[in-house]
Amino acid sequence: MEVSGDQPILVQSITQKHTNSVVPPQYIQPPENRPTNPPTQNPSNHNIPTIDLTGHTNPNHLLDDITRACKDWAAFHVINHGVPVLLLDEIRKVGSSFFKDLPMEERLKYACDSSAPASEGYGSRMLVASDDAVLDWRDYFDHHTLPVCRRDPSRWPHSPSNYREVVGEYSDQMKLLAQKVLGLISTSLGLSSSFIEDAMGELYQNITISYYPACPQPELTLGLQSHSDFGFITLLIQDNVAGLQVIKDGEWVTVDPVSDAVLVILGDQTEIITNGIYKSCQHRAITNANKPRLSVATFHDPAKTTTVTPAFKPPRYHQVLYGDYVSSWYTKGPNGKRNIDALLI
Ligand SMILES: O=C(O)CCC(=O)C(=O)O
Ligand SMILES: [Fe+2]
Repeated sequence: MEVSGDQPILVQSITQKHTNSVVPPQYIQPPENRPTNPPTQNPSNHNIPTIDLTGHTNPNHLLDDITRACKDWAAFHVINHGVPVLLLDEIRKVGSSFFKDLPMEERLKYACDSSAPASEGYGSRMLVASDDAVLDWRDYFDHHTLPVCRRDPSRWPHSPSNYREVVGEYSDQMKLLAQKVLGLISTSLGLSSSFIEDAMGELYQNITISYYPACPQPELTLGLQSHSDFGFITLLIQDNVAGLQVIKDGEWVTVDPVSDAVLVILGDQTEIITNGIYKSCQHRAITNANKPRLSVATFHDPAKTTTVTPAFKPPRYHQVLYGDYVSSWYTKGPNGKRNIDALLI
């Protein structure tokens, strides 16, 4: 297909207007970044761990499982997490309705400011650092949810009618789960259970609903390029279409969707504060030719004025002012884990 004049800004604007069998050139990844590992090829021992948060009679066994999952995978599913499973379904449902049921002109009323990084609203280029960068085959809606002074539901979709209520409730529930998981991660390292939460200070939370339209050339594209998340932890749910991959022992492994589970993804600030005992998770999303895919990622970050410092000596990372870390991340683009690697001593 020809893309001339105005570049398409949203992937949905390409897929809804055209029924072409090729993707525009800006979305074609260089050969070394193209997906090579179709979802069906996961060896059976390559399943991301699932941790039952209520299923251990001995609390030390839970901490051992957390330690192993953080060290081996930097990501793990939690079940019996305390978040009502109906709420997981509801946020998937309202998110899907925004992307699938609303006409484009309605969706565009919520367009984010594409010149400002991580601005709230409907957009497509969150991780794109420069005009000549390869584009992700993804559209998203980003919500600023915490602290509550950042929360302005009037800027969130008004349709379906329960959208704003569901996102508000989801935000509160994810905060509780993030605190629970950060407590377990702290304790698993011999720190006080509130150590990471105290170091994080006031919690900044964003919820990004990502929508990956079916792609005519999945072998050439990525839904989301390889990156690690820059905050402390991300809590992610997906629909029943596989697409998320994490790096495990140098290979991309697909995370099979588990509808009632929440996936915990360790971010760069957790790598810094744990002095690299736990690394952040390198991940990406691939596309497929048949079905659109939806995920909901909830990010938990410190204030931009917070300095994050390794909790153990000797430090293996430079301490960092979080605001500087985020600005440099958006300026350079993710390119895998290069931003955190730059802090290594
Ligand atoms: O869609 C996914 O599964 C991944 C989303 C993600 O990694 C992100 O938004 O940072
Ligand atoms: Fe991510």
